Amino acid sequence: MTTPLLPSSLPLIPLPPPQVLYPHMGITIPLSTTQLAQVLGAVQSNLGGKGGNGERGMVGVVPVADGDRRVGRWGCAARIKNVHKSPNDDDTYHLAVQGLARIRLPRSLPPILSILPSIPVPTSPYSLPLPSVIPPTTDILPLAFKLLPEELHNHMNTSPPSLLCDILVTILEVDRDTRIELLGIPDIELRSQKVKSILINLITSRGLTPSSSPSNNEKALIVKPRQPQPLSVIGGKPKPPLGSGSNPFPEDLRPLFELFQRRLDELSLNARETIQRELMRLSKIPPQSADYSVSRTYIEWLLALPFKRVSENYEIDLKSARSRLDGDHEGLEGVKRRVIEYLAVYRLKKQLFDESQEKKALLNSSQSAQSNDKLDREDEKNLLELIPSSTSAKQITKTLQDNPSIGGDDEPPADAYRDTGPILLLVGPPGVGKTSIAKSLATSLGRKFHRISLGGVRDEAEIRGHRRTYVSALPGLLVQAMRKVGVSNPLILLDELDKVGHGGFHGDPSAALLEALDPAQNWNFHDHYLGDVPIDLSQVLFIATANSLDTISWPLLDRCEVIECSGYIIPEKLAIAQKFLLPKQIKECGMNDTLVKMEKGVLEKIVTEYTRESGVRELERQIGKLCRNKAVQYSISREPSNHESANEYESRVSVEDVERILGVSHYGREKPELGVRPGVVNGLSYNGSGNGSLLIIETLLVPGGSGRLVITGRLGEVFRESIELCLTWVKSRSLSLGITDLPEQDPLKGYDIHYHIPEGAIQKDGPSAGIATVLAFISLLTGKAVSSDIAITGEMSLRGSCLRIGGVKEKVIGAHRVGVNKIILPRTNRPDVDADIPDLVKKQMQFVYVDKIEQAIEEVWGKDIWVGPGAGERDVRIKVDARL
Ligand SMILES: Nc1ncnc2c1ncn2[C@@H]1O[C@H](COP(=O)(O)OP(=O)(O)OP(=O)(O)O)[C@@H](O)[C@H]1O
Repeated sequence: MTTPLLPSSLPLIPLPPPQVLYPHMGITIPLSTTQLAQVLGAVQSNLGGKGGNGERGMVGVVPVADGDRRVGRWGCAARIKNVHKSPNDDDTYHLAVQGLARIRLPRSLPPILSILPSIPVPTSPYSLPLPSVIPPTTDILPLAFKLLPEELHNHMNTSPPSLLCDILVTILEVDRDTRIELLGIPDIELRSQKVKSILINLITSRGLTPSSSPSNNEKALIVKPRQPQPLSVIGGKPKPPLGSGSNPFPEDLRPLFELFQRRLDELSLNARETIQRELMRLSKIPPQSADYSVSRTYIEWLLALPFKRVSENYEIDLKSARSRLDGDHEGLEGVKRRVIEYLAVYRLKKQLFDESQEKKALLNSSQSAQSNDKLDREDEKNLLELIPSSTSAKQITKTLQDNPSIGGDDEPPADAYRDTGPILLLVGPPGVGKTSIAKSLATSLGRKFHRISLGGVRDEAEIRGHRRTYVSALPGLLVQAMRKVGVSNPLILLDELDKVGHGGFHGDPSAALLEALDPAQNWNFHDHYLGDVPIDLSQVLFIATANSLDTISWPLLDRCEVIECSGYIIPEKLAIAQKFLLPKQIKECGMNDTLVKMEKGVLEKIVTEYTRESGVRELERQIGKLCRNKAVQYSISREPSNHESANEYESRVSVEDVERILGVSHYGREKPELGVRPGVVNGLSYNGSGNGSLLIIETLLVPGGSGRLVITGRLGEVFRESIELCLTWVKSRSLSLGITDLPEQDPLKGYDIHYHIPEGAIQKDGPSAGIATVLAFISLLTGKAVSSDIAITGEMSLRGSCLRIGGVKEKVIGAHRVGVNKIILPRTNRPDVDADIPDLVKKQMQFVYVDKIEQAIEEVWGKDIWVGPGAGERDVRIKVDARL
């Protein structure tokens, strides 16, 4: 429960007997037209001032003695809820207000005869929220139960102590002077003591006994001895038990109970009731029982969850957010731009929400005053009524339920901004900085950060928890995350969203995730372990990462806005290595930049010859290896036996050292088949993790065969079909390509063809190697090699049309990385190249767009390739061939 910021001055309204207003309670004050005009005028002039948000529609309400109208030193700041004309048609209005906090008035205040516009109010420290150490209500509650009907006991149990004291003196017949006196005791401890003595007096005056066993005629008023005792009773200081036969509260549960008392204000109503019930149950279970630890762990979990606790959000500053992103990451321009857009929209929506909340509060007060005629009886029912001492239990229950501080959990709380925008989903190969961007975003927003790795989550229970009846049951990953961060508004990164399982024997984890990510339902997320206690995830900012979109279920994908983080090109990697990875690794090895100096070319050698990845993780590992080697050398040089040779430590790392330290390079410049051979062609592949690389197609003619096509290299069905299609096409053009001399001649007569793609352990599939396969067959059958500087990608139809393929960006970047300088691809992929390929790559590479396979063939070998009948009139010849 927080108290809004109070303004520095408030209009004061005198409150005639018998009413006294306390924080969190509502009353209506009768006012004449002139008085109402004075109040609203003062409120409005406050709004024109520079005060904080809290001063919107606020007044001070001061109890005055009848007749002399002198005021004490204490009153209650209140928010105007509504204004209604009196139904008696007598020029009177009812101003409905709700108490917010005790206020102390200036010493020199004159007697108040009517409204006092804007009196400076020294509100602090009494406008502060409840102190962190709340005195136990255990002394008061048993006494209160003796005086109150049973229907109210539950509400009393769940009311915070300060509110409880104020409610009790309001609903019990306590005289007004005492109530005014209690208004002037802001200290909860003192107030509790005072209320306790009042209750004892009341009990005695009614002929009841404050602590002894109840007599028969008291039974209607007190808690029945055989019934479970209210928790607050059992949690008090050691004292004789109320009701004969009841057990004292076990000592080992006291810390748990005290924690419950301390956290009371931060728990949801549901959680409060459940913990209370469980604690009572637990107090009756012997600690040796298996049930005991299950129940205790459950309570501990509930008490550890944040519920209403939030971390202070920073005011978002776009400039500093941008400079943080720049400070942590090199490149990633598009991603950074999108993240800033996201922050800007988030900030704007939040500001608009705050403004509309303020306007609503203001409209409630001023509009109703100006349009009295529109007021109807229906509205009047909504007025908050003063709780008179004679009010029935039913009415009091209603008032307590209406009280926002102890309200129900049926509706999403409307007090805080909840973003309903899409979830950001960063997609890209491993190690391109997706996690790291999310971390920077959390810091910019001032939110706590937690990462949930979804890789391998197959069981719905991992997201939604196990029911408590299972042995060693635990809540799901989301609730565990909430416990760890300890606030209800963290930034949670759902890492590897594409690796989460769908459906199956153990339920559907992605369906559970969907509920957690849906703003319409996630304020009330049910975890199986927590049972009936829902947890509010609506303030959590979710960000997800994935390596590919293919395996994400479409409803989940529909909730996300995809931001692509593609792989890095060599210059980008060099810049990242220089600015971030090298300084980081040097520091991690306990060295500094004077002790490790990389010569020119060292980093480039590592990037090009020791890594073959889209991200920079392997690069970071290799740089780390190098730095550790230098650290060992330096450490040895500092050993006492080597003291004299200390100066011999060589801080410089030369290009030659790289091979000595990191071993022989695995990749080199990956450019294959330098002495180009017929039948070998560079295709391009894109694997599921977002990496693009060369796909080397190898073909061989095997003598003594019967025209069979042998395919190896773990190729999928689509790939195989595409190879067969390509061979058919080449066979059908064998005459014009000069492979055969006669139309009816079989180009493969006496031979088999073996088609292979290396790295046979890796599964490959898809039709995008079609054009490259045709070129490989033509190259094999004509004996004309294809330059290894060229890479080819694109699907081909049986008629020879070149069709659009996916993953162009990754493929092109992969080809650039290994030094390919010309790419042949379908014309329909041109927009992908224009939009996605970095300018530097575009400058260094040549892109050739083709519509028909013949254009690709001519691009590689020139028009002279057509040597068959009708050479020089290719179109005619194709027609001839097509007839064959
Ligand atoms: N553009 C960049 N600038 C600076 N450092 C970077 C950049 N990209 C990646 N890194 C660094 O690379 C490392 C790996 O990055 P990160 O863990 O964020 O990758 P990721 O994309 O989340 O990978 P994965 O998909 O495997 O989770 C981190 O140390 C990160 O700081």
